[in-house]
Order: sequence, then structure tokens, then C-alpha cells
Amino acid sequence: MWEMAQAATSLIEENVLEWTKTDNRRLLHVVFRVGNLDKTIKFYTGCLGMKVLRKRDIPEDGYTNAFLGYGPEESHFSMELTYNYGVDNYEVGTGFGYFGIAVESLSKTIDLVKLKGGRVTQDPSQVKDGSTFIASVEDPDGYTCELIERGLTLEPLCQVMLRVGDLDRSIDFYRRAFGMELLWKRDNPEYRYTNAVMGYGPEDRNAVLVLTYNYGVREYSKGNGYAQIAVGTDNVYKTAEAIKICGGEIIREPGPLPGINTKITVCLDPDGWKTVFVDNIDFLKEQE
Ligand SMILES: C[C@@H](O)C(=O)SC[C@H](NC(=O)CC[C@H](N)C(=O)O)C(=O)NCC(=O)O
Ligand SMILES: [Zn+2]
Repeated sequence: MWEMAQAATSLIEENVLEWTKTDNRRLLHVVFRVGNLDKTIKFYTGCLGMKVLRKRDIPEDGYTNAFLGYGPEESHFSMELTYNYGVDNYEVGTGFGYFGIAVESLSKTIDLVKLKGGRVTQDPSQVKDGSTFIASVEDPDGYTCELIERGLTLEPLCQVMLRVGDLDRSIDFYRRAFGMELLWKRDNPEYRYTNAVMGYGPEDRNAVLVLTYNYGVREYSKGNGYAQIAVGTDNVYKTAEAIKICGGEIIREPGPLPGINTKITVCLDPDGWKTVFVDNIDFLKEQE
């Protein structure tokens, strides 16, 4: 009898995990806190060519959001800036890496950032594989943007880099619990780090998560600035179930958010990085 119950449970679990692979998922936005909304909007629009897609004020919770990006939220990855009333600075921490942004000309972008008084933290240089040129700039709160020279691309806001303490553990988690694909993994022994790029669909048309393991570093500080990525799903309830089956931690049970009414569930990955899963239909209603 006990064996039958156990077999039935594992069948249900298998079905839930299979479902994550067929669910309609996509990276929706990356969320971070800023000390001055106008200053940050000016930086990303004036220096990096983004547009303000929408704004919302949630006075009952004391914050304002501005959504920025390169195309409509229905089809593009975007930035969700959070301004908490009265908080004018945040710690970025050592775990957050960067937002990857593809630009057509590095030199023109760098010149513009300098002209507008922005901070260039790494001048253009060629990456080790020899094909790509990158540079880094810092936004007004100290978040790094890695600029990647690419021709015209469908998804210029293309990466979020987070540092992790055990790369295989993370790859396994994002594959099983999130239904992501490992797009590629590359070891750089000379510089003592390994990168794994994970996401939903090919890198040239979808934003991806870049997970970096630095040899021997198991833990990082998270600060209080970077918040999370948001992922769209057709069912936040099944999503939470799948994450629990995979040993992930749900820190907000699935259900509608007060004020916005969008259904979400919130989880932590093995390093404590947060992800918010957002109901796809509710997300579209937010745009109306
Ligand atoms: C629907 C989903 O895409 C959201 O954006 S919900 C927005 C919500 N933001 C905040 O609560 C911002 C204020 C907060 N004080 C902060 O600094 O983070 C959110 O991210 N909710 C997720 C959650 O974990 O509550
Ligand atoms: Zn959001």
C-alpha cells in the first residue's frame, strides 16, 4: 500500500516537472532598487538609448516602479526600477555581476556616457575568445552595465550576471525547477572562473542568465539593491509546486498581489538569489 502511494506521488512529481518544460516561460524583467528614479531614467535613456515603457506608483506599499527597455514588454526583456519612498542609496554587494547590454558601437556609447558624466569602469577590450568587444560602465547607483558590441539585435538588454558558489548545483536547479536550458558553459582557467549561460530559447533573441563561478569562492554578499528577475508562467501554483519538488525554497506562496492583483510566487535559488514568477495573463493586463 505504502509503495503504491509512493509510486503515485513520484508520478505526480514527474508530471509537474515535465509541465515546467512545456510551460510558456520567458524572462520578463530584472528588478533593482534605485535612490533617485529621475537620475537613473536619465542615465539609461540618455546614455544607453532605452525608453520609459511605463510607470506605476504603489503608495500603500510606499514605492514607485519605472519600466525601461528597448521594446514593448509583451515581447522584450526590460528593467523594473524600484524607488522606495525616502531611500536614497543601496548596497550593490559582491554577488550581483552586471546587466549585459548589446550596443552597435562601443566607442560611440562610451563617448556618450563620458559626455553625460557617467562612469566608465572598463574601456573597450576584446574578450578572450577573440570575437567580441566589451566595456563596462556604472549607473548612478553603482550597478555595472557590461556593454557588448553586436550588430543590430532583437534584444539589446540581453543578460543578467549573478555569481554563484557551486555552478553545477545552480545549473541543475535552473534546469529542473525552472525548466531553463543550459545554452553554453565555458571554463576560463587562466582567469579562474567558469560561466554558464541559461535561459529560455536562443541567446540572440532572448535575454539570458549568466551564472559565474569564481574558483574557490562559495559565498557573496547580496547587498540590498539588486532584487530579482521576473519570469512569466501560465500557472504560478504549479510553478511553486515544481520548485518545492526540486528542493527550492518558496518565500511567497502563489496568489494575487495586494494592490496590483497580479498572481505571483517567489522563490530562492540555492545561493539565495530571488526570482518572482508572474502569471502571463495578469502581466499582459498590467500593460493595459
Ligand atoms: C508583478 C511583479 O512583476 C512585480 O513587479 S511586483 C512588485 C513588487 N515590488 C515591490 O514590492 C517593491 C518594493 C519593495 N519594498 C522592494 O524594495 O522590493 C515585488 O517585487 N514583489 C515581489 C515580492 O517579493 O514581494
Ligand atoms: Zn515585476
